[in-house]
Amino acid sequence: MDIFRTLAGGGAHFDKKRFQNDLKIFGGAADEQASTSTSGSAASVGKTGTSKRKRTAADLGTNGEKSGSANGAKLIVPDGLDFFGSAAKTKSTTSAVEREDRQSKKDGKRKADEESDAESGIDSNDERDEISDAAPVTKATLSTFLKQNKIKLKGTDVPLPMASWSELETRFHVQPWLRTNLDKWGWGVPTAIQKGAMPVLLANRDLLAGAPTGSGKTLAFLLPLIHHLRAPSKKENFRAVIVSPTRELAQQIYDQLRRLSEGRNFRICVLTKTSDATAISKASSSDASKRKKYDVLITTPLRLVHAIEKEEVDLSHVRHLVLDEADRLLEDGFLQQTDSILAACSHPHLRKALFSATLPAGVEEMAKTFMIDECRVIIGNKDSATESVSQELQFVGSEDGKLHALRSLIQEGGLKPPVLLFVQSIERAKDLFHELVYDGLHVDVIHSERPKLQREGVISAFKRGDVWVLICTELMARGIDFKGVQLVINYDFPQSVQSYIHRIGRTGRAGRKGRAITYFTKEDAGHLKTVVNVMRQSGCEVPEWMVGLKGPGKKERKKLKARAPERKGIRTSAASSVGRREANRRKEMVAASKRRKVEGTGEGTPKGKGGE
Ligand SMILES: Nc1ncnc2c1ncn2[C@@H]1O[C@H](COP(=O)(O)OP(=O)(O)OP(=O)(O)O)[C@@H](O)[C@H]1O
Repeated sequence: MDIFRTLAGGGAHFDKKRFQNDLKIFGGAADEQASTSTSGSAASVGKTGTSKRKRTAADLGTNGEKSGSANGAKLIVPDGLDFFGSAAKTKSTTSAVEREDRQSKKDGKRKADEESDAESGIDSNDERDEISDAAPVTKATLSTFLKQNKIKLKGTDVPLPMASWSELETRFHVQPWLRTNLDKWGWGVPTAIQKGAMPVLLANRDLLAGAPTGSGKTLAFLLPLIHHLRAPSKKENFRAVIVSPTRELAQQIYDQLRRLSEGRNFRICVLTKTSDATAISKASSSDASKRKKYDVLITTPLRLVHAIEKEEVDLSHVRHLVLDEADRLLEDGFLQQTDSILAACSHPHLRKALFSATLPAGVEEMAKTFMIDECRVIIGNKDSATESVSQELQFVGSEDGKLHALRSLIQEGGLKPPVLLFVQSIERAKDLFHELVYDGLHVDVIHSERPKLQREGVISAFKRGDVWVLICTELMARGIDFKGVQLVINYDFPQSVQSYIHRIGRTGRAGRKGRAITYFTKEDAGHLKTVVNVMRQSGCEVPEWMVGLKGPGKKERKKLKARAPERKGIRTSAASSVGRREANRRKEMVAASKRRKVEGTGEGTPKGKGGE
């Protein structure tokens, strides 16, 4: 299988003919997809943290591949990661190594399971070996089902989880067309979070939900929401509100909601900083006869708060409020806005649902202050990275070492597109872009200073495969679903453990495998332990000396989160390799091409500073 087929399997399209020269940059690009996981050790001295999972995946590749992709591309899904049931239909032959691996994992997880039982109030003595994944859950099979699906439940009278989509109709009386749309869009089997969280929301209970990145949380809140709305309404405005921290994520939620509700004319309004003002003015027109009614409002917090303050929106009919990336929305910076939104949603029967891959204890405490008799559904270990990503830490010495490491990776053929490259600031994103654009990569950059149209253009280009390496800031760290991303590079060390988990979660989505490399210098060493802990928890090997490191204190963690460390600038050293004059000539060519593009399409080089 070549790289193009691999990418197409992930939803990105690559024009092989058009990029044939560029392909050479990637050396081993025609390798099997499985080689991504084994090529990990090539990069350089000082790198660590190859996943245990890699061994299992490689074994599976020869001993029992599980094929799950629609286009025939092989999808190797290690046990325990098969959120999407893609391997369920394939009979697998299990290697001795795999069996051994599984047994040791079982032993290691026993303690965690016991803790899970304690939380769920379940007696482990009713344990059974295995139950059919599709049979409806009963009180007798609950314990085994929860263990099999790594679900932890907490709360009073938490509704039993749902084992299969068929229960939507038989148990919850969900309209059949919703099931039709699930099948149509390839959401064939519910994921663990969908099994655990949907019954809670369908029963109209408040919910706090945590599940790994890329495990299907969006659908877990959208389907119950649409079920409760039943049909478009011309009587009430805004019956449901979904808040997301970025407009890219808001747009993505909108796209998924459109698919899920296909064939029904739900009126959905996306309201972001720069979104079409007419949408909201139509909704708030003083002439009631002209007022347009929306069923669902998907919004970023700031834009909604402005609309509330200007009395452009009336949220008194809202029955369902979803905070996606809830921990971010309850952090300083967004907290005040989230508070205002909560206050404006004044309906006495308002139901609240909070979702995230990370839910720090402080956030949970805060959530409890405004939720009523809530249920808590957690998949796997709380605040952990998705296990489908093989994580590596690479010591690069100094800031300059990062560029060397990156270029070595390119030369070794380890930079398999599409790649997301995270840096800590807009300034650094721009600098790195100007550096890499001369390396012949199809590279672009996205951050909050780029106008909406440009941001949309970059995302489409990345999805199409026209952009191979996308340099980004924290803006893209959460929620964004690029299925085909092969590699995430933390060029700059993340400022919090949550940031690390969300950033690397842009790869390894929907049960696919992914790879994440985090560069660190000695300046970052004090914060290494936080990442090491996440790596160990998700089954990655880390050297003993790292395990023994002291973690940063609370004060220091707070300091890092509040302010990115000062870093030496990313120097333009392209001049040394291709010659300064040549570099300038190419720079001008790129600038001219961008100017032409701006004239033609409204896209171009970003200007200004600040933001994510
Ligand atoms: N039941 C399902 N079967 C197959 N694919 C699914 C299913 N549910 C969701 N997906 C797909 O999985 C991908 C990831 O889902 P989603 O974006 O909701 O993840 P998430 O858990 O919200 O991740 P993040 O924490 O990064 O926001 C999406 O492409 C979605 O369409």
